[in-house]
Amino acid sequence: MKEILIATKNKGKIREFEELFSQFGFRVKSLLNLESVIDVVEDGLTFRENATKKAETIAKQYNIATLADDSGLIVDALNGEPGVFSARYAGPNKDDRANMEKVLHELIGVKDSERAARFHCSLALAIPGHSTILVDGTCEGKITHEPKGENGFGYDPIMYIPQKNKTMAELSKEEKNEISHRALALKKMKEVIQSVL
Ligand SMILES: O=c1nc[nH]c2c1ncn2[C@H]1C[C@H](O)[C@@H](COP(=O)(O)OP(=O)(O)OP(=O)(O)O)O1
Ligand SMILES: [Mg+2]
Repeated sequence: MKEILIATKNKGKIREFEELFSQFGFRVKSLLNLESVIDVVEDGLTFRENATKKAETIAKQYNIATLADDSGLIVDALNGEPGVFSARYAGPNKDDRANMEKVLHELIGVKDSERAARFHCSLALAIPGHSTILVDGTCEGKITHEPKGENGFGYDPIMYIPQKNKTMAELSKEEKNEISHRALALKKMKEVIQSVL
């Protein structure tokens, strides 16, 4: 079976990529399977910059084609926050629960019609000796007033998806993989991956 390296340590992302890639015959390897991984500082101003930096740093270290995902939640009423800071919104230890609580807290008093938000995913595919390929995907929703649902990861329990009348965390993994920002971005990358790897 073909294999692809994904430059992530996020178990939620890894689970989703395993599922998505199995549909086109790839096994997924992540940074959790490798030793002495360089710690990439995510100091870019955009998802694309961070995804590129993660993919190119790891592709160079191991001399192998590498995919990276930089993603996050964009809340209109918070002027786009947490955005590229989504993972560390409530502090350096990347606590999903604390991050959600902070978003909910910042939105106290904001009415339903002004709670629009979207998940964004930028994917970068770095191939040694080639220029990096970038794609994006987004998924629209609204921030709830409390967490709901047990599936997924990150901000899923507070992201209501109107087209499904459920939060992202109430969707099965198959349902999430039909509509998610990550799945939509990967769809755009699929042909390149299949022709290059
Ligand atoms: O489908 C999603 N459902 C809910 N939340 C999500 C999703 N996708 C990203 N998110 C949130 C989680 C984290 O707070 C941030 C990603 O931050 P991001 O830097 O890209 O990932 P990370 O640091 O967890 O792992 P890594 O950099 O090793 O890939 O956005
Ligand atoms: Mg990160």
